[in-house]
Amino acid sequence: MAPNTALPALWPAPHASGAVDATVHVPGSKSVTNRALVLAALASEPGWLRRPLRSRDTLLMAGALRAMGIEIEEGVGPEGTGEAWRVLPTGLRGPATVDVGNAGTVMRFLPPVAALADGPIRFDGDPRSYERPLNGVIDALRVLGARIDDDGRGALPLTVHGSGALDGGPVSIDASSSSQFVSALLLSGPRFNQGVEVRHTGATLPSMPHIRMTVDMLRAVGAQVDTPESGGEPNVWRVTPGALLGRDLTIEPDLSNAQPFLAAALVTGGKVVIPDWPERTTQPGDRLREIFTEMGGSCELTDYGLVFTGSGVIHGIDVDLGDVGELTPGIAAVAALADSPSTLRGVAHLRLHETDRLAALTKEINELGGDVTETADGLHIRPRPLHGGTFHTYEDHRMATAGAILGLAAEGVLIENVATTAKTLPDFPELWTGMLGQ
Ligand SMILES: O=C(O)C1=C[C@@H](OP(=O)(O)O)[C@@H](O)[C@H](O)C1
Ligand SMILES: C=C(OP(=O)(O)O)C(=O)O
Repeated sequence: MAPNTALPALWPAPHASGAVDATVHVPGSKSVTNRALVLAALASEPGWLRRPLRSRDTLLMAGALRAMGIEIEEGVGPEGTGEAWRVLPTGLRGPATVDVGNAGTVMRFLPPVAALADGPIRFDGDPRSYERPLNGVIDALRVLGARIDDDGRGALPLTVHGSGALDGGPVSIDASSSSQFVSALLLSGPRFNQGVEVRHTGATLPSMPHIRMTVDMLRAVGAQVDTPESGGEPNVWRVTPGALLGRDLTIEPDLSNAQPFLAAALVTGGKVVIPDWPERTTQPGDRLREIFTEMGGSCELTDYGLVFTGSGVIHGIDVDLGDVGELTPGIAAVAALADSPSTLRGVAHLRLHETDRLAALTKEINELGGDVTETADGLHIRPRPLHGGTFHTYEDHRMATAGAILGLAAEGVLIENVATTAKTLPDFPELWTGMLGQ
């Protein structure tokens, strides 16, 4: 996605002059869109994605699949409503080059797909993508029969020499650095000759809701998946080989991207409505209903969506965010404005996200006058009055939205490179000023 040149290099984060009262239509989920694209590309018949997220990460996924021979057409959806993508799984082939940007979903979900292509697929990406762990996927694919050229660091860049099929079978991995290793192997598993049995051997496993999302979406396209929760062994997932159905799927709003808007209600003692909040979902952002309620808000889930109201008071929180790590930057920002200290635990793996999020949050909140310390697996946050200043974002969309939350309360916060929100939410600056009635 081209950078939005209309945005200044230092974006003045709007200061809230009163309680917000707004309805915010949040675009589709990154995690659901990118899984849906992969599953549609692996299916044996065409499928539809309605209201897909169009952001840097999802356009990179669509571009990569197109480069491998999949047709993705623009459409208006079977009933003529809503923008849609029609995916025609016309065969996977190389040679091709895939740009993963800094999208964890693209760099981890696609090498197994590439192993099924006919021909070599080269993967490259942003400088940060070279530092993000990929060893779980590379090592597992080799065990399952793939030929991969890399530089031995267990990271990008690499080339998968697809031969049109993969044996598959049992494999053990340590997914403690990213749940996406497990999701990646499961998503392509139905197309491996023997399916796949993934055994996680590490001490911890982050982001379980994202693994449940993978399993649910696989089952929805006809795959048979056995999981620890369905009576299987702990830490073992089994996918049976078989054809996948083409589906007509409407993508849910991205609940993790709803976070800054809900935070605005909390910080200003206002009200924010998020239409189409799903009644049931595997998205980790659904945990915000509980977390932001404990921090002082209240919410009601109606047929229309989620109505979230702040009380004007923000409480600190002691919480394990291991399941919902991507919510950490936004929770840290709210915690820095609370009436008591917070401890955020279980998120050591955030040091390997878009940036080292624990270091970045500590440095940037402290430079606005805050008092944050890093712990072995998270952050300890003692609220203090904040002042203005430059908030650096390290090409991390969630750092930018965290800075915007702080800017509601502290006058004069300048967000460096707010355009980085295009990774998952290109409309963020407009949605934010719209919410504030500016
Ligand atoms: O599978 C997914 O869609 C995701 C899984 C999580 O990754 P990690 O388990 O690497 O944290 C999450 O943080 C990321 O934003 C999206
Ligand atoms: C960790 C994140 O992204 P990625 O999919 O690149 O891992 C995130 O969006 O917070």
